[in-house]
Amino acid sequence: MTIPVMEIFGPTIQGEGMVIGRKTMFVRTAGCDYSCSWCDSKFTWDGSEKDAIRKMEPAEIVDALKQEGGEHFGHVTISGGNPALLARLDGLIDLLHADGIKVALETQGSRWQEWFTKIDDLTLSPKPPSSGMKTNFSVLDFIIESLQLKQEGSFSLKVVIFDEDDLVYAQEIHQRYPQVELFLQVGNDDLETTDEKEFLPYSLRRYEQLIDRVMENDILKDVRVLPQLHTYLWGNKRGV
Ligand SMILES: C[S@@+](CC[C@H](N)C(=O)[O-])C[C@H]1O[C@@H](n2cnc3c(N)ncnc32)[C@H](O)[C@@H]1O
Ligand SMILES: Nc1nc2[nH]cc(C(=O)O)c2c(=O)[nH]1
Ligand code: SF4
Ligand SMILES: [Mg+2]
Repeated sequence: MTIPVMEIFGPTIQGEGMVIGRKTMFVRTAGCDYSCSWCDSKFTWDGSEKDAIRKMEPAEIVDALKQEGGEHFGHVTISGGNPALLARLDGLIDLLHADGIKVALETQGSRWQEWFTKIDDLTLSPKPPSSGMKTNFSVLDFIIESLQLKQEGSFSLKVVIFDEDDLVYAQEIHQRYPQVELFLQVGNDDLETTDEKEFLPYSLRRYEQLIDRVMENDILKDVRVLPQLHTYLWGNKRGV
């Protein structure tokens, strides 16, 4: 069973969410059922790089990870695109686990897969109104109920915030799933710039603005507010 792979890179730090700062490798799969207006990984689904997609067996992916990262990693993050479109991703997860490697996964929570229960660090990132996408709450409810039944591994919610409507959406999420750790992440609205000197102060200002809005919020009490740490170091660069 092959997996459509767009890129494999690392080791680097996980720049976002529940395991921010952790040394990890990345496997980015191709294809998404969403088309978020501000997606920073559009090349995984907009057809612009379809020739770069490699259909790989799980063992080939593990080989490629070792080629890139040598023996000096113990954690792999699977992102995309939406890796939850792949019914048979458990082959790769099992192979990595057999090697003592922990597995994280990023998905928007639009599809359930049985193998979600095997993921060590699962991030569900439902999309706020600014994305132009609509959350199917019956699917997200089912995913979260199913994950709450399992004993091993952990999962969290991460909502990207661009504007006030997004904050209202984050409130709804927090009130609907009060038991689940919620991370609020600054939206990056400048995906084109390569001017890292301008980008860092600009990103810091946006992070501070989000912090200000959350600090005065009566509903968003038990949350964490994070930037995309990798963009502070490497801007919009790919494969880092
Ligand atoms: C590229 S997505 C791939 C995984 C999955 N499709 C998802 O959206 O969760 C990985 C993470 O990047 C976030 N992201 C995408 N574009 C972003 C942007 N412009 N600013 C901040 N975060 C962004 C997504 O919300 C998601 O949490
Ligand atoms: N360093 C780093 N951290 C990340 N966290 C989530 C990423 C993603 O694109 O899914 C990402 C990424 O592309 N790079
Ligand atoms: S769900 Fe994720 S990969 Fe898909 S378009 Fe949105 S941000 Fe991009
Ligand atoms: Mg990214």
